[in-house]
Amino acid sequence: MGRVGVLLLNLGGPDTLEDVRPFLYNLFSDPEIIRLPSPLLQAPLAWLISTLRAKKSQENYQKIGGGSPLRRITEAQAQALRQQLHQDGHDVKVYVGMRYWHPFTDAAIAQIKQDDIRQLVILPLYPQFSISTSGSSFRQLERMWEADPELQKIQYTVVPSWYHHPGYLETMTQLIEQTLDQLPQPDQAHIFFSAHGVPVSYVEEAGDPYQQEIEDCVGLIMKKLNRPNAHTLAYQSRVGPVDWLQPYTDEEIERLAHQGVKELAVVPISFVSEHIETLEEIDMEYREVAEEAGVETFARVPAPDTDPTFIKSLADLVVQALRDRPVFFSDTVRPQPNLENYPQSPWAWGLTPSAEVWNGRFAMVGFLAVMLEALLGQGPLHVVGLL
Ligand SMILES: C=CC1=C(C)c2cc3[nH]c(cc4nc(cc5[nH]c(cc1n2)c(C)c5CCC(=O)O)C(CCC(=O)O)=C4C)c(C)c3C=C
Ligand SMILES: [Fe+2]
Ligand SMILES: [Fe+2]
Repeated sequence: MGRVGVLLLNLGGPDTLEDVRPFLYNLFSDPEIIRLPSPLLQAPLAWLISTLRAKKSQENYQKIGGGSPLRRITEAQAQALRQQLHQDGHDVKVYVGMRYWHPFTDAAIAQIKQDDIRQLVILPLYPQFSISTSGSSFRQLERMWEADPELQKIQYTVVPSWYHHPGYLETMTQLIEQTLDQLPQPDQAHIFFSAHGVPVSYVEEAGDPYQQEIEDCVGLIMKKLNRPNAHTLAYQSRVGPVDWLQPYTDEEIERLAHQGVKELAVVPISFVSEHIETLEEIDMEYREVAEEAGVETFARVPAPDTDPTFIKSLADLVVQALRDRPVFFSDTVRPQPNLENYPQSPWAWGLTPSAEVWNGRFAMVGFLAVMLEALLGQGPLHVVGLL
């Protein structure tokens, strides 16, 4: 067996406020996040949305200390995983590849080549699979593999999702128990699972297993927890004018509060590190929603970060993947080609008259949006919810 490596995949987040706009540009340039009728529109629209969304997004990053903690936490997870694997007798190098910000996936792949890695486990730090997260990174890696004969010499395997791993379920259960046990009435608290949302079209048209995996994951955690508490699952962080998975976290919190729920323990379920959507969205925005609606105790279960039980479960996943039959990019779920995750109208592909018309319309919409935003500080993208 040659040199062995692990590539941890994650989304990435802006390290500073100056990074916010280019980070958003990278995110909205990804057709797995917003797919437009023509690839030609991707870059101009990504530029437009990132430019107009940057201010609001920067304000949110400012509230959590001026940047995302994602890089620091993911690098700490990688270091802890390396130590755990070494302790268990496995000489393995661990790399971090982010999708939209530093350290980028292509930099990690360049290092993997330089280190002459022969066997590689590709492990996304998303417990549940979505075509918008793990799937997007797998597609990016697949393109790199197709283009590079040197990479094709590496024996790789991917772990598409691992929410059912006993060590992960144990980690989540312990973290929930610790939070509940600090509350005035541990058995009365409502356990509120908040998952990152995706547009409904991902699940219903593109075949994304994300919703199913989230629901299974919540069921497995509640079974293992074996406590009498009531629980709810809702989806947070929707972006843009299309329908996202429901119920929405803010509306569900209000509904429960109006039913008389006084204690909430919120569990972020689709991500394993603290980030803007736990530290700002849940801890600040949803806390305010809850308190205004009459919730008296609002507790938040921490993300696993470098919890030792969690790191052991990652190490176990790596060892298991090295033993099992390899899983290739082509074995993972990919979006149906007709995925629509942006409002669409009748369309014909190619340099057709309809393409001309739509390019012209988008250019005009973009121009008007910028002018309105510049003049009024409020553009049409606010109205449709993209900003
Ligand atoms: C499992 C987790 C995630 C899914 C699914 C997901 C889908 C998804 N996200 C957007 C748009 C945005 N996401 C943003 C930040 C962000 N998203 C995730 C995770 C998932 N996204 C994380 C961990 C982060 C933040 C990282 C950090 O900086 O701490 C942002 C930028 C922040 C903001 O301006 O609100 C956007 C925009 C879409 C459209 C989508 C599915 C299609
Ligand atoms: Fe996101
Ligand atoms: Fe968000």
